[in-house]
Amino acid sequence: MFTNLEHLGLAVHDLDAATDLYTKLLGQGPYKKEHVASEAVDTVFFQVGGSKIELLAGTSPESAITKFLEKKPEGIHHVAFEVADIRAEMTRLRQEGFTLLNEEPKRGADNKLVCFVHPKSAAGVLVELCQTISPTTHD
Ligand SMILES: CC[C@H](C(=O)O)C(=O)SCCNC(=O)CCNC(=O)[C@H](O)C(C)(C)COP(=O)(O)OP(=O)(O)OC[C@H]1O[C@@H](n2cnc3c(N)ncnc32)[C@H](O)[C@@H]1OP(=O)(O)O
Ligand SMILES: [Co+2]
Repeated sequence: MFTNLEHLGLAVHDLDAATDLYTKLLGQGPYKKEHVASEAVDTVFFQVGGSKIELLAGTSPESAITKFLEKKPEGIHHVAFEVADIRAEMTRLRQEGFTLLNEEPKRGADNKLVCFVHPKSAAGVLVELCQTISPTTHD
């Protein structure tokens, strides 16, 4: 079950400039800046009520964000939903015919296990599933 719209991921060229802009826009600064080596991204998180904004900049030519920005303008890159049990949701989505981009959940940013649904199977939207990692969560 999807329990919350966890974050909107925004692809940006200049993370510092985008962080300044969103600090002015939201009237508050970010609560976290995090490098995710496995995705070759730097991320900056803002809490906005029950949801978050995640700014993302690629840190290598192979980064999904770098590749995205080679073809598309800055803007919404993905939408992330919170799930209680990411493995159960992955099984359910496969049974529903969605194309998942990873076999197993992987460690994402902000203390989450994540996986992605291919935009081609989600009406053109890259969808991320996030499960908060707790002391009892196994990767
Ligand atoms: C995990 C850390 C952090 C977190 O919150 O925890 C993150 O969110 S990291 C976010 C960055 N990582 C990812 O996005 C991983 C999943 N993404 C991928 O595997 C690729 O980006 C993929 C498969 C979505 C696209 O790969 P690639 O760019 O190499 O393929 P194409 O350019 O050929 O695209 C294929 C097709 O999809 C369309 N496309 C690509 N990206 C997006 C997007 N973000 N939203 C919507 N559509 C997208 C692209 O336009 C192509 O469509 P076509 O009609 O053929 O042009
Ligand atoms: Co994300």
